[in-house]
Order: sequence, then structure tokens, then C-alpha cells
Amino acid sequence: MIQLREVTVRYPGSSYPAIDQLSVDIYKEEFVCVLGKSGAGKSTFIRTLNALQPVSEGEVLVSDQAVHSASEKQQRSMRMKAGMIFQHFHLIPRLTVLQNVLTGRFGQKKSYQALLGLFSHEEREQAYHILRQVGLNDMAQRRVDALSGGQKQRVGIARSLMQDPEIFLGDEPVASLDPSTSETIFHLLRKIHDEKQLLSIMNVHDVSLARKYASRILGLRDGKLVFDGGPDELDEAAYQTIYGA
Ligand SMILES: Nc1ncnc2c1ncn2[C@@H]1O[C@H](COP(=O)(O)OP(=O)(O)OP(=O)(O)O)[C@@H](O)[C@H]1O
Repeated sequence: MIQLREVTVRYPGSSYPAIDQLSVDIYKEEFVCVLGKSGAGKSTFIRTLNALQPVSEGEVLVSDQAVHSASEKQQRSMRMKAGMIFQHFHLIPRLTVLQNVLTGRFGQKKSYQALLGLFSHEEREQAYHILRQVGLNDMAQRRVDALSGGQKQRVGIARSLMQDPEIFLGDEPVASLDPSTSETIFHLLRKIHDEKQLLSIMNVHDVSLARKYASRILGLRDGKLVFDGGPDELDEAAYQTIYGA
């Protein structure tokens, strides 16, 4: 479970908060999509959940553990439990699909093992298993810079799963993809969520994807939570509240 208690984020030099006194509880069985105009605070929100973004006020709790008052070491271990996928994938271009997936384990290895790329038989087997789950079983030895955007995002998802995450976060995971590939990726994300009961939170610009795949939608506007409901509750009035002039 994730709990935000009156969280405010102010960037240095900014006259208004990017996140403004936001309180919300998110439960394990939920697949949450976060909507909002550009600049509404969606990325900032996601980044506060795994301590990539410090908070100015308030507290974030993940599995009852306070994120921002934790030590550096504790924050690293929390980050390991938070799988994250990104708009631009953040892969290592010259490495193969398999090698990129295995980097999901770096956080759990001694630094010399990570540097030398030392992975156990079990870890490799798990990587192959995950590649089958995301539909990339025949691409393990391909370099990722030779893949399409949708395939790259599958590698990003596989790398996150390699972390054995407790929560799954996406910062605009389909913003660089065409509509049909975006749909395929959301279908995959929802399938993984349903199979693993993995608390998932995804920022998305495409309202129809949120309507189709989310179990719960959060709407942000000027850093405030202005909508919180199921996809069926996202009617015209709610849409105007989130996006209206
Ligand atoms: N590093 C930063 N320094 C200063 N201000 C920032 C920084 N990052 C974001 N902001 C500001 O904080 C607010 C929220 O930004 P954020 O990126 O979280 O919004 P967003 O909803 O994810 O937008 P987009 O959909 O365009 O990615 C915006 O006003 C933005 O200009």
C-alpha cells in the first residue's frame, strides 16, 4: 500500500508548488492511471513515490515505511522494490536484451559482480522466463538499439520485473509510442498487474487508455488531486475539472 499524507513538492526558485498538499491511499490490488495537463505534476508525483524526488512537506509511506525520512541505504532498498518504466525507456543501447534485463538485478548484487556482469544460472533462467512473459523470448541476444519502441518498452518492463518489485511505476510509459503499440503495452501492463497483483501507477496522456485499463483514475491539476474515481466516473464534468480551461 502507498499512502501520501499532505505531500507538497516545491522546486527551487518556483513560486508555486508542483504537488500541493496531496493526500491519497493506493492499495495493492489497484491499477491506477494518473491524468492531467502538461505541468499538472504527474511526473513529480510518480517520482516522489520512490524517493527520486524529495518532498518539501508531508510524507509518503510505502508498505508502512516512510520514504523521505529514511536513510540513504533504506531509500536504495525501497527503490529496488519499485520497478519503474520511462517514456524514453532508459536502456543501455549497445547491450543485448538479456543483458539489459539482468541489469534489473544490479541493486541486489555486490558492485564487483555487477561490474563483471556475474549472474547466476537462476538469474538467467528468471530473465528468460520474464522475456517469455513480455513476448520477447526470441530476442534475448538482440542489441536493444536494433529494436522498435514497443519492443524497447517491453525490455524496460522485463528489467523492472527482474527486480521482483512490490510496486510498479510508469512515467509516461507510452508517450513515445504510436496508438496501437501503446494499447499493446497497456494490455501487457494490465495483464502483469492482474497476474501478480502488483500495485501499479502509470502516468498517461491518453484518456481512452486510462478509461480502458485503469481500475482507478487520479486527476491532477496544478499539483492538486481534483479527481479520484473509477473509469466509469470519468464523465464530461470530471474531464473538465482535470483539463478544462
Ligand atoms: N526540475 C524542475 N525544476 C523546476 N520546476 C520543475 C522541475 N520539474 C518540473 N517542474 C515544474 O513542476 C510542475 C510539474 O511538472 P511535472 O513534470 O511533474 O508535470 P507533468 O504533469 O508530468 O507534465 P508533462 O505531462 O508535461 O510531463 C511544472 O510546473 C514544471 O514546470
